[in-house]
Amino acid sequence: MDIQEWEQRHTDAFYNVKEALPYLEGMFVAYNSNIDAIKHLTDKELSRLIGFFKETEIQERVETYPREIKDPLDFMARLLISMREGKAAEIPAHTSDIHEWLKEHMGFDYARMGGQAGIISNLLAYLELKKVVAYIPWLSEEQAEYFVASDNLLHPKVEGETVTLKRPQEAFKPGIESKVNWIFEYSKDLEVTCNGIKFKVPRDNRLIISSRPKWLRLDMDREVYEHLDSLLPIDGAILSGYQMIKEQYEDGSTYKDYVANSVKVIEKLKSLNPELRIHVELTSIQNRLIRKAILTEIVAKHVHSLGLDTVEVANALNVLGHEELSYSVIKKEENGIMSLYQGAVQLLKDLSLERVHVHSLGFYICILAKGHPLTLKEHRDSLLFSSTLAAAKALNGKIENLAEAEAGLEVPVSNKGLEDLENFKLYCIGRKLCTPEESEYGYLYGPDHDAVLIPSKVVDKPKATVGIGDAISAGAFTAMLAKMKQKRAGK
Ligand SMILES: Nc1ncnc2c1ncn2[C@@H]1O[C@H](COP(=O)(O)OP(=O)(O)O)[C@@H](O)[C@H]1O
Ligand SMILES: O=P(O)(O)OC[C@H]1O[C@](O)(CO)[C@@H](O)[C@@H]1O
Ligand SMILES: [Mg+2]
Repeated sequence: MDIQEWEQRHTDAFYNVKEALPYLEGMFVAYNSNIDAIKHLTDKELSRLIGFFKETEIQERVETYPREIKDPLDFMARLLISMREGKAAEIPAHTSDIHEWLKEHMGFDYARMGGQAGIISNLLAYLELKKVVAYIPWLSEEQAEYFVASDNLLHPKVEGETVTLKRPQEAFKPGIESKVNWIFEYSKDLEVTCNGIKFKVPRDNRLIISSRPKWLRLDMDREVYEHLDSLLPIDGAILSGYQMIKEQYEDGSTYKDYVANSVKVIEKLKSLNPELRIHVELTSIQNRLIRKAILTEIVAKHVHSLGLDTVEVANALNVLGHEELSYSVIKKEENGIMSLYQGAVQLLKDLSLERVHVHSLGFYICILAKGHPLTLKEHRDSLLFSSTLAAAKALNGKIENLAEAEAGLEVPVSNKGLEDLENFKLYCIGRKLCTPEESEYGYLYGPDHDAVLIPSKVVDKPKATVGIGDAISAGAFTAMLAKMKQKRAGK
């Protein structure tokens, strides 16, 4: 596959998706947004952080592999674990203690919109869609300021028994606290020394401390649920934030209640528009019971499309009982394109989905159930469009209009990504998933699924990495829906 061909395909795809976007009437995006307090760690700051602790105690805590942040040592341990492998991680904190400690001992560089739903709502509004309806159950006055102030970005406002759509800045819930996450971004080659152990960070990545205060509930206000028709017309829904669900709550309710409510919302959305397509965007979910419940009770059988990164594919396979496959994905990770492909096919089948879109650094894999109304070329255009969005976001740290999105076309397609696909080609031809020429297009035809694989654009020195996966998944899903609407309009 020649890289110039893929550059041209990116360009053609950008313009024909841009033409299709106005066919969309509306997109619904829920649940999680927060304020991201971003700290880019330098070696000086890291050693200052380590200096607050006994290094032997840090090492001991590393070995316990804390799955939530109960005290500063848990935070320090998970930061070192994340840096050592250069692997992104998101760890919940159920009290504000760590927030206070970090404010006092570290501070942050700048604050930005965070949370899949928050990031995605803003992105879609900037892409000049007709209407984006965001729904954040915990929309505080401060949080509302992080949403784009534009006529095409709305939020349900409950007034007595009625619900109207207003700008988020006029729809917040007075008096509630903001959810603030801390993001520690670190750079490749940063040297780390602790308790006599020395290592170099292998890759740019980040650790997210996800604040999960006691009052937080992943649930829809009763009035909004009862007036869900006030969101119409919408063509698609992008849902995320289920990782907020806890096993037990102080009032005796359990995760089962919130899973059941989440399914009710999805089923009601589908009853309002039978053509509606629903996408769930995953993130790292430390609690395995919750991870499994989200996949088997909410995603499976209720949702059409799933977006996730390579680590999340491995973690999903693990709780679904495919330990072997999960390990082969995580072990080779970015290079294990064959395992990633097989893993994504397994998720499509286990969760009865129409579509599984995996994003990895340098290539994307999209598995499709047979009979989808779009051709593989149309799906490929949607993926290529999202690759340009990702490039723009990584290059400039933001996308605030379609022209800024178009800037992503200047970023080169990843040679490494193309190489990975080349290596995978032999497997595909050998398994008769495609002919040599079909492999040039990136199309695969399985016995019970099809697939599209593309090399994606990668920025050498990204300005920001948080939220690029959200942009990839939301961009591709939205582009796909737009093309479906355009096709239905006979254009
Ligand atoms: N420098 C970069 N250039 C282009 N794409 C990138 C770059 N860094 C990361 N990405 C893309 O962003 C994705 C990260 O997605 P994910 O891990 O889901 O993060 P998040 O959920 O924070 O958006 C990677 O899989 C890759 O496709
Ligand atoms: O799980 P939470 O607390 O909603 O946090 C999600 C985190 O993931 C991101 O949305 C990136 O995908 C961050 O902006 C945010 O801090
Ligand atoms: Mg992600």
